[in-house]
Amino acid sequence: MTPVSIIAPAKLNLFLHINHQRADGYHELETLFTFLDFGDELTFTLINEKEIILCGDISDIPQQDNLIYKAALALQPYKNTPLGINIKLIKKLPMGGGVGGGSSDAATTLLTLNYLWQCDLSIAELAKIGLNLGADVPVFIHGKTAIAQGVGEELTSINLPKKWYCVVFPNVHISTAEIFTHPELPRNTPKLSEDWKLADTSNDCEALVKKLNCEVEKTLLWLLKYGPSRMTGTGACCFVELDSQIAAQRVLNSLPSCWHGFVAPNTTISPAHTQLENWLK
Ligand SMILES: C[C@](O)(CO)[C@H](O)COP(=O)(O)OP(=O)(O)OC[C@H]1O[C@@H](n2ccc(N)nc2=O)[C@H](O)[C@@H]1O
Ligand SMILES: Nc1ncnc2c1ncn2[C@@H]1O[C@H](COP(=O)(O)OP(=O)(O)OP(=O)(O)O)[C@@H](O)[C@H]1O
Repeated sequence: MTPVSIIAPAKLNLFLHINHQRADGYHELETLFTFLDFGDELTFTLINEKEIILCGDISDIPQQDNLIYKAALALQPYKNTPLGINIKLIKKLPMGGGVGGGSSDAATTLLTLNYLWQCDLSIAELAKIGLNLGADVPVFIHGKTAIAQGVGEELTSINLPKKWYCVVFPNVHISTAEIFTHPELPRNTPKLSEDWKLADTSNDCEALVKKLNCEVEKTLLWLLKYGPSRMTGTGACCFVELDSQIAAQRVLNSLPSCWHGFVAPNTTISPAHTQLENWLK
């Protein structure tokens, strides 16, 4: 079969409120997810052998821990073909960056293999399988800009204007688990009111992450010169929101050489869904 290449886009949490810690340790959140037209690239090729083979930029993570492998393994019981799969990863998203690269890789794998292996599962069934791989996987499966509640699985779609983002990775990896288990994390932000406004929101992890990592604090201070800026997820990436590609590119061009970044617009529908639909036509 001809290989098919599908993007695993980045996400941004435009805000992230923590309402409550559950008895099992997980946190009830309210967060606004949007997708960016930039991400990892996964190329899928059906193979005659039954195996799941990963190749490309995979050396940082043992195969059995890679979320792409875990996603393919989770879908195996639903296969309606004897064929296996070869998946090549081109990694563009920083790991532990708060842009959801691992979760997005897992979601793109579930969505694509659902077709290639003729599993015929619904989006809701794929999202349920995805939630076992990570709290952020369901939003990538649904593929629509959305407010997420619960641990990230209760999704309400929302329309946002198109903006351009310059996303900066301050070269520090932040462990999501470390932030969520930290005693100083605020955990009691009230639920959003009916008439909430983006200007009244925040990222509840930001103050703690800045305190623990001066590079994140420096990055945000630098970005704030150009426009409204925030950290995404539990960090370390921070972003500035701008009205045009030119303005966002100007920020990237002046980025200090110790940091990395990229420029992309947000999309209402995940580019993974758009690419899959175009391929299926
Ligand atoms: C913070 C966000 O990035 C917002 O998009 C996500 O909710 C995190 O999603 P994720 O990286 O897929 O997280 P997971 O791999 O499911 O969880 C990593 C760790 O974060 C903590 N965790 C995660 C999500 C959540 N709602 N409450 C938590 O307490 C748990 O300690 C968990 O062991
Ligand atoms: N294919 C993969 N790509 C990236 N990380 C992976 C992958 N498979 C497993 N992981 C593990 O998942 C961890 C989190 O990766 P990810 O890039 O999703 O973090 P993140 O951007 O901080 O996500 P989030 O915002 O959802 O917390 C990594 O540190 C890595 O150990």
